Amino acid sequence: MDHYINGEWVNSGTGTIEVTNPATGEVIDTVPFGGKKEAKLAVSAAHDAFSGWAGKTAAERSDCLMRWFQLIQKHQEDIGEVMTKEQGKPLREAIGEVQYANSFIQWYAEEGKRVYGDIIPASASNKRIFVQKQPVGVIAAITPWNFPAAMITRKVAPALAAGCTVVVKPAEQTPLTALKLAQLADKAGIPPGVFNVVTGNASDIGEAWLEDARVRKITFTGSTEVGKLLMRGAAQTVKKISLELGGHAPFIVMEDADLETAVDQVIASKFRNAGQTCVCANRIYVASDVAEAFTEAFALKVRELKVGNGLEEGVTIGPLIDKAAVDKVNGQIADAVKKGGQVAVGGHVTGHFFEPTIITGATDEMLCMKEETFGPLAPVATFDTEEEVIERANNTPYGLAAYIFTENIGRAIRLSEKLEYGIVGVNDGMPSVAQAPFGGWKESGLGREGGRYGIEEFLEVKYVSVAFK
Ligand SMILES: NC(=O)C1=CN([C@@H]2O[C@H](COP(=O)(O)OP(=O)(O)OC[C@H]3O[C@@H](n4cnc5c(N)ncnc54)[C@H](OP(=O)(O)O)[C@@H]3O)[C@@H](O)[C@H]2O)C=CC1
Ligand SMILES: O=C(O)CCCC(=O)O
Repeated sequence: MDHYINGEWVNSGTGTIEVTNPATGEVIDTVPFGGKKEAKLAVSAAHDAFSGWAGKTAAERSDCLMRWFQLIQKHQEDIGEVMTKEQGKPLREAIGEVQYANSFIQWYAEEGKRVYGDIIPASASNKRIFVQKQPVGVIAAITPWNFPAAMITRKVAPALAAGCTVVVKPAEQTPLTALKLAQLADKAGIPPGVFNVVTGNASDIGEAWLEDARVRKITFTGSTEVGKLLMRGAAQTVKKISLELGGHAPFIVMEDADLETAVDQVIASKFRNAGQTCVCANRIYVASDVAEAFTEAFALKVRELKVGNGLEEGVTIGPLIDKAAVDKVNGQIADAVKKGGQVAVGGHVTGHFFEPTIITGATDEMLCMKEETFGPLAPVATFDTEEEVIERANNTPYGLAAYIFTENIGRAIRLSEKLEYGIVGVNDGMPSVAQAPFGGWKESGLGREGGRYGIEEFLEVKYVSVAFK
């Protein structure tokens, strides 16, 4: 497949990237290895298309988004299959992601109609102050491989609804899902230049966009390291920036928790996408009194998970994305064992297929309790008091998602207010939805995606002070 720029499929012959299936190692397709030239071409297209798109009514933009939504809904199974082949997640989960991704398009098709301003009482009787919101301009979106569709639509849908135009660079491992979305955007009648996709050399494309003053905002999901680099680069032309970076979610089970719910939810949170999710439970803290009962029930359910090629029926955990991901999980297990942890379940790997693994006797000195794992490893530690667990949960540079399981409402409110995280799930391991403001505190990021907060990221505020006679 080729770049999608200005409503056309473009390939300037600069080499190719092979897209491989992480389950089989087979090359499934190629995409162009674009660089600065293609990146700039896409910005020119988005810049030229901006005034026409921003000048449409919100209802007209909504109609385009709704046509895109309907086409994605119709093709959800084909897109899901492409996603499973390039990313590895089980087909049912991949189709679920397409639906989740599409929910952002549907939600923002509506929300774009509610970009309201204000009238502020003036300081003189012959003056009026009107506040209005206008689209930021050309947006550059750089997205990761773990959610090849949702991380695009969560950025592109609010941007387009607000009247911005967008250039996207998907991850090199998962460009096909992005290009499939572009095909459908084209079919939906989203005008040329409004939505563009460029594949290729990440640092060259990133640099081209960072130094281009026509790009008014960078929105990124990925590693904290690259997020910091983009933040520094955005300073050159003082661009706006939104960052969704790493997480290290604590999953806290109090002694009064409903253990069955806690076990079901930790499975859903920890092993979704084989643990390659920034909101995944990364470290599990269980009250000492219920640790044995929790761990036994958890281990029983983990043994039922089926690892394999995501296209096979009944598979619940696909392969990890690449060898580096496998090595990272292996390294964390070795470190945990060296520091006294026990492998209660799993621990083996074949190729990219990593067995879901539980480590008991985890301590805060272990790497898995300090660093994002991005794999199916669940370390279980114990604690004795509320104060202790909150202190341990907050003792990290990350602040994306945290989870608390308790049947005591007062405790739930108290603890959720003390957690230094942008998202807290109370008895809920899967809190992400289109209408909620997803985002992190501390080094987990800047800005919010989703809900009415998410569209504000793509709007400039202007006030007009009118004096009259
Ligand atoms: N918050 C999250 O959801 C995610 C977190 N991560 C974390 O990051 C770790 C590493 O994953 P990885 O895929 O390497 O994440 P990266 O941050 O490297 O990749 C995310 C996106 O950024 C692009 N990118 C990489 N380098 C640059 C650059 N210099 N300028 C502009 N864009 C760039 C990538 O392009 P390309 O693919 O072409 O290199 C990709 O599109 C994971 O193990 C996990 O811990 C990873 C993905 C998502
Ligand atoms: O950044 C990620 O890992 C994707 C978040 C998935 C979600 O929206 O829950």
